[in-house]
Amino acid sequence: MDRSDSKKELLDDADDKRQTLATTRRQFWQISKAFFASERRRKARGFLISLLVLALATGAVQVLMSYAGADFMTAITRKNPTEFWHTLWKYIGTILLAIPIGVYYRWVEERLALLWREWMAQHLVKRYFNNRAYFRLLGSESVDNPDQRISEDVRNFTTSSLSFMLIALNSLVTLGSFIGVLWLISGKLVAILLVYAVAGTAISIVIGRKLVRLHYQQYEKEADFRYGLVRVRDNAESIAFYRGEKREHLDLFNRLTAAVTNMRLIIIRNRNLAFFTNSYNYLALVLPIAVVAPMYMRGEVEFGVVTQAGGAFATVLTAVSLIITQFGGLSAYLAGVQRLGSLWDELDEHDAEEQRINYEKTKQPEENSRIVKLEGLTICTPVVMRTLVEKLSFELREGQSLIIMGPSGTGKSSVLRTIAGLWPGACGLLERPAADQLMFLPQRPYMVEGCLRDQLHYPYPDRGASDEEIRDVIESVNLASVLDRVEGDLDRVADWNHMLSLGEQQRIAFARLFLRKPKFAFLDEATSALDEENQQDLYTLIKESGIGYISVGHRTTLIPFHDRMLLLDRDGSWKIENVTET
Ligand SMILES: Nc1ncnc2c1ncn2[C@@H]1O[C@H](COP(=O)(O)OP(=O)(O)OP(=O)(O)O)[C@@H](O)[C@H]1O
Repeated sequence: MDRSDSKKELLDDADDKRQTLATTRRQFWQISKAFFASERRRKARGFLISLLVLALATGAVQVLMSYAGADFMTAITRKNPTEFWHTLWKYIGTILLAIPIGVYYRWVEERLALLWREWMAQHLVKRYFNNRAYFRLLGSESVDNPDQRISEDVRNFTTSSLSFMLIALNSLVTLGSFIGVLWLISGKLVAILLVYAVAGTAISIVIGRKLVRLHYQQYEKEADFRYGLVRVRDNAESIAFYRGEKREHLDLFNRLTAAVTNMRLIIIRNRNLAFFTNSYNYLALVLPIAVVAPMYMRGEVEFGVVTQAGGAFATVLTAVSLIITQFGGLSAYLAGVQRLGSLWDELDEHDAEEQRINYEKTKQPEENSRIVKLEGLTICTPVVMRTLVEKLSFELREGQSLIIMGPSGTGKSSVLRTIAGLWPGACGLLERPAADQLMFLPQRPYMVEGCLRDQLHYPYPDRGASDEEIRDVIESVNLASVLDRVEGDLDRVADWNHMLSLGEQQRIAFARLFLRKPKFAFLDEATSALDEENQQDLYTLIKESGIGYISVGHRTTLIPFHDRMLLLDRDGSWKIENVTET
């Protein structure tokens, strides 16, 4: 049942395949062109030209070696010692020439592959952060596991692209040179070779064509398995509290099984393909001898020519049968191109969408705006576009405060997400100060790796706050005990994520806020893990600080710390009340 299901899944109609191939081709050129036209293009092109020259040199040396080898074999059959030694030295000479060419060929190839990988990974990481694509790619249907695409797929793509390009280049060079050698021996041999290669390639494509799709699925399933393991590590405590080991174990087991099942299908395809490629390669050993040996027996050619023909035939055959010999690797490679291509396309789409939204839908804030202003702003959920809040309007000046309340799921956090620019699906007018004048405090603060000083300055590097200032802020948010734990050392590195309780982490977030002193703060249940006393202290501090703020919360004890209250309802309607009136 399972097997027939997955087989059914793999069935593609011809149109679909043609379209996929055209898309893969476009994606390949798009990705490759970007590197050779980038700021690293001089170095990249230099390496590429060196490779071309070295490939030509390799072809020339191989032809020289084939003639030197033929003379050498003939000298042996003639039992002539003088000729034997003479041809042996010539043969060794060609080998000595081949060694440095081979070494530098490999060296340049590896350097170029590394340069390409470095550029491409840097480029994708940059685009991953651009317009917060990393956030919007969460839950994307077409791009699973972007992390694996940026790390492994990029590495595989760059090394394989070069290796396939060089194999193709070598093939062309050897084809050019050795077809000449074969032609001089026998025209019939060249004709047999071409028919043999074309037929072989066609048959191998028929047998192995499903491999591309299977390799694509393999990448996805391997990444899913690894992500499952990472998720367990990231949520270890919650899973342990829930005693969710069995469920997690089953989930990981299923992910692994999916990868293994798919790999089994690949192995079956490989086996079928190998039946053909092995027969093909063995037959190729016999064919040229069968044609040239009778010529030798008739005395038309020397013995060395028989071995030379065998070698030349094999070389040219490898060149023209590229698709057959490289099918497994090629199909995995194409799958990798598709994975990178779809990430690239999705990032392009995000950038384009961001621009469209910036220019068409929501008027973006002027950088010097001193207020937060929403005018007729309708907020919808992404993708499905369900309206959450309709035509919301309010204005918040410096030092003013607002609390957003309402039943769960009515869109309280979404209002903050929209102000932060995380949710692009809003129509209407939005005005706010520049991003570095705003600060968002989520319910679960993000703890960075590093020391306490790094925590407090995140995401900006040290802005010159003195140690005394930092200690005062720590004291004011009631975190002196945390400072004691690192013996007062602001620069001691610790695992803050696991070392601090959620309430302590929320106080760290407030400390960040008081150190940075933005114009406006947005607090999304930012004190949910704190006791009433700590909450009251923090809200008293923020009220006195002159920072304007919008809070989202359910606790009614929060209300008195705000000037106004925005009430959201399930039908998208809303109302604003002055807190003193309630
Ligand atoms: N990325 C998303 N894609 C689609 N819908 C989403 C997404 N994130 C949230 N939603 C939906 O949008 C609605 C509003 O979510 P939001 O988090 O703003 O609610 P809330 O009022 O803050 O709820 P709570 O009080 O429970 O925190 C919810 O129904 C939620 O399921």
